[in-house]
Amino acid sequence: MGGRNNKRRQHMPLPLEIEKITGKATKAVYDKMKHDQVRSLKQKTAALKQNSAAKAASTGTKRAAPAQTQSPAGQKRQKQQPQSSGKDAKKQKPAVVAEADSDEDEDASMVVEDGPDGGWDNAPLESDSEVADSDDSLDEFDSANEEDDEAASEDEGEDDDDVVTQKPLSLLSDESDDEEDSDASEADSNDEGVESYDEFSTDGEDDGEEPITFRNMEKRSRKLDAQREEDEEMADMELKDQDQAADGEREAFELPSSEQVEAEKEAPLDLTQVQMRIQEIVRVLNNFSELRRPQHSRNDYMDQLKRDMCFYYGYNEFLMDKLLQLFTVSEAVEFFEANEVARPVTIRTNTLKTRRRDLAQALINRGVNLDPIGKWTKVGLTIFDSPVPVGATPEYMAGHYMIQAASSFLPVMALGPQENEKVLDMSAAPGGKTTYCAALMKNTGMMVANDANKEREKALVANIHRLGVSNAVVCNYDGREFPKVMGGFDRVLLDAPCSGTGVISKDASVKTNKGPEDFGMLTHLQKELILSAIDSTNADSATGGYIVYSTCSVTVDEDEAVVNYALSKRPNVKLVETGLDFGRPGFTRFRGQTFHNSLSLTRRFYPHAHNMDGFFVAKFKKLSNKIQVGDKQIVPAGSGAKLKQKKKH
Ligand SMILES: C[S@@+](CC[C@H](N)C(=O)[O-])C[C@H]1O[C@@H](n2cnc3c(N)ncnc32)[C@H](O)[C@@H]1O
Repeated sequence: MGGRNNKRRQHMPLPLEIEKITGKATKAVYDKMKHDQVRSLKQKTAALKQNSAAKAASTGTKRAAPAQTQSPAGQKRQKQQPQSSGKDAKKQKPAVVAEADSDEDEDASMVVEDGPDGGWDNAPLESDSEVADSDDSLDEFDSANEEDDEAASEDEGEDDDDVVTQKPLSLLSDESDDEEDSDASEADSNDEGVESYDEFSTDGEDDGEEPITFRNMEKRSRKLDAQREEDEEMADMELKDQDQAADGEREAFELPSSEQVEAEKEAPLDLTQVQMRIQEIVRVLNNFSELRRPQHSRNDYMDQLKRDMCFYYGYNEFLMDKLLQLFTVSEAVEFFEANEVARPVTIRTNTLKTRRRDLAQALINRGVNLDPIGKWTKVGLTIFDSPVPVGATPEYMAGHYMIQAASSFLPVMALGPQENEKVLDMSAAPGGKTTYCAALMKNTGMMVANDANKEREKALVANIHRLGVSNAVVCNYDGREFPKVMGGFDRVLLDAPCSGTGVISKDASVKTNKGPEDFGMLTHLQKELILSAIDSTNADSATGGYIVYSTCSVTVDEDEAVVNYALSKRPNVKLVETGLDFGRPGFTRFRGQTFHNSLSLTRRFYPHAHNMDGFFVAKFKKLSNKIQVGDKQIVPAGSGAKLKQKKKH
């Protein structure tokens, strides 16, 4: 049920918000997926109607507990796979990547075991060579997705002839890799000899229109958009009607009695019943005044919802509580559902060695099915499927790319390291962000890559070598000691050790492996590290003076609360825009806590909303190397100012 099994799962259909940040090719494919999604929604509603009577009767029915070997989340996951076939199915299939775990490493959650120092370092870690060797996942995938495979192999048959000449939609026609808006016009000048793009030509065949070419793509895309909007409107109306009709027909939903709750502890309901009850409770909570039973408070419904979600999705109560607080109940369900589905496999072009379009062409020549991640990055590619493990291609071995989660690009983009700067990555292993920084710095200046965990540093060093980074110094300190070791950095990245609640789809153990004490220790460490990062930065840097704090966790304790703490302890920094033009603003208020207003400048990313791992990014500007404490000015160790003072003496 951990990250490895996720390799088999299909991609989640994208919510509309994501379409804004994905390329056109991807969008058209997802149009179809959206269509499927609406259809499946309708089916679900119909099923709900059919089952409502049976369900009401069965709420108290005792059923055997699900077998231990197949967890509720695991069973449910199989049911949740989007249904589609043919070329769409091919696009949706997760890439066959033996190295998906190396991606996991990159932002892996740190398991608490040995206390504050060694505690966060136990996430599974594979060296490059292990990654390259493990190429058996293709078989694994084949047996798991027979239907899709048939469709895919048909497609592959069709594609075989084209493999070398087939162009990625918005890459090869795009000289500068920048404006996808210009795709159509550029394509016009580049499409000689390109008959059609296979992914789209089926549409043409299906509806009797001519196949899609680079020339007519824009027009066809607009037509699809209009059709999709119309379909969605109709589906929405139908759903509303069905809901209303169902509400009228349905017996009012009854919460189980306390006796039934006790009985269910011994003999839990089956998963379908629990899922139905979750849907019912969400429906009641969303229309509370009309659908509630007068004897029950909102808390009664919430308590049952938590119990059911813990059981159904496999979380401990502590974490379920924390995560539920972040969302409305409907959105919480979306979040938990998204955690059951693998994120798309993404890679980052190593611009020290190649360009994205060259890399894309090389991989396409190997039969890899890919697209740009979205407009927001010029170096990222999404891999839909691949006949070879993406961690074992010659291009991978030669360091032309890093397998890296899309979310993990974001803190580096926010940090914006410049050529000839002195940059610190305080928690760097296994090096996804360090190597990205080095690429942006074009191997100039100095990139200090630190991590407290020696084992993880092996992968850091291996990646630095593979990607041809030559400006890096690797060191092995506890980040909290860092300003005393070396300071005066132009920019510092603290990609902090965290609980990993943003990467549950990669590491399901996060659902149960932490309690209140672990969170207490973790947030304490994060607070100490963030002060260290600030103190290691030189406010007088001619080009920088910036600190980025990021986590792959979505809990407010590890994100806004840590940043707010830093603002209170270090009045010599302020939050600034991250420069990331998507993501949700950080909380300024949360369950009775009030944070500094500028916390709205921080950015939150969610699996269900952005189709990437859950992530948090905050960017500080250091204004002064001195801190005013009462009527005294203090210069914390590590800033450039202190070094200068020493030199003068
Ligand atoms: C989220 S991971 C970093 C991922 C990395 N930035 C990347 O992009 O590949 C957090 C890292 O913090 C390290 N760490 C834990 N405690 C630390 C400490 N006290 N000082 C420095 N690093 C620490 C862990 O070993 C782990 O590698």
